[in-house]
Amino acid sequence: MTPPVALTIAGSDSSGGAGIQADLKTFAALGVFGTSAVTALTAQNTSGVRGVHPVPAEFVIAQVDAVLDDLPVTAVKTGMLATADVVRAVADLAAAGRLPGLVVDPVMVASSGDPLLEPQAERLYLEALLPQATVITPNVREAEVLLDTSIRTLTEQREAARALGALGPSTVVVKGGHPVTDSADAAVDVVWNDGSVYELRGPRIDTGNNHGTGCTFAAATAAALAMGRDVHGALAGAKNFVSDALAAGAAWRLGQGHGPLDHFFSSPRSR
Ligand SMILES: Nc1ncnc2c1ncn2[C@@H]1O[C@H](COP(=O)(O)OP(=O)(O)O)[C@@H](O)[C@H]1O
Ligand SMILES: Cc1ncc(COP(=O)(O)O)c(N)n1
Repeated sequence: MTPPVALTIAGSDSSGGAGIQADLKTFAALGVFGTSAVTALTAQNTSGVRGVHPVPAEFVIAQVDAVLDDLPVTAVKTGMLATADVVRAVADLAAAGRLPGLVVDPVMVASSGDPLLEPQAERLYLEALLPQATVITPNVREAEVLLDTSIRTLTEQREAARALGALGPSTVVVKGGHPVTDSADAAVDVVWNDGSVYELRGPRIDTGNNHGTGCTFAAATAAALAMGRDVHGALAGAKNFVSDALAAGAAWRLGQGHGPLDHFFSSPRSR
């Protein structure tokens, strides 16, 4: 049967755990045909980012156009956009109505702490891209930067989701992979949608293999939207998918630093 098609606009992670590579694995694991527009090459492994080589905005657009002119894309996910020029280019594509089911993961830093976005691009996210998204998925740290505030409690995480919702996206998820003090035993993501706020809760999995959790969550959300699920079902499914992939990869040893998740936890190898 012909599968639904999703597009990821994101950076390449040479170590395979995050970025484009995590997105395409997630799409494949969920039965969605994945296409990609690469925004930057990173020389990266589980311990850190050694270099970033951004792709000119015109060539990011050329990749997106080539895919959209040919394939029936029903959802789009953005990850590392690297430069202000690329954020602007993607916002222009969204404004032209070319990016259906748009999930924006405003990637700013790697789990190693290395920067993945030009600081001058933060304002453009706020003004141009986030307002046009179907779903935005900042983690707590990214929400702090976007709102110029600090988030130390679940109440503040909920307030941040509301404040980001006021900017214009249809749905906001403030992800709690970095524990706020009152949710240390659970991984709590706060969802704002159409004026109401609720939580997606899962057990906090005790693992250092968390490289690519955010990419995987946003890609799983886009995969579900591509399949025609509504946003609440898509987010619940994405939360389960990332929890299962984290749990399955908790025991393996790949790399010296923060290892990847096991996206294919339900494949014969993992069982
Ligand atoms: N140790 C963990 N146990 C369970 N879920 C986690 C863990 N770390 C992250 N998650 C989940 O992974 C998803 C991505 O969150 P997060 O790690 O905050 O994103 P990012 O990679 O952008 O920092 C969220 O659904 C979050 O709750
Ligand atoms: C190319 C690229 N894109 C994104 C991330 C963030 O990864 P995470 O999902 O762990 O926040 C990364 N480390 N590298």
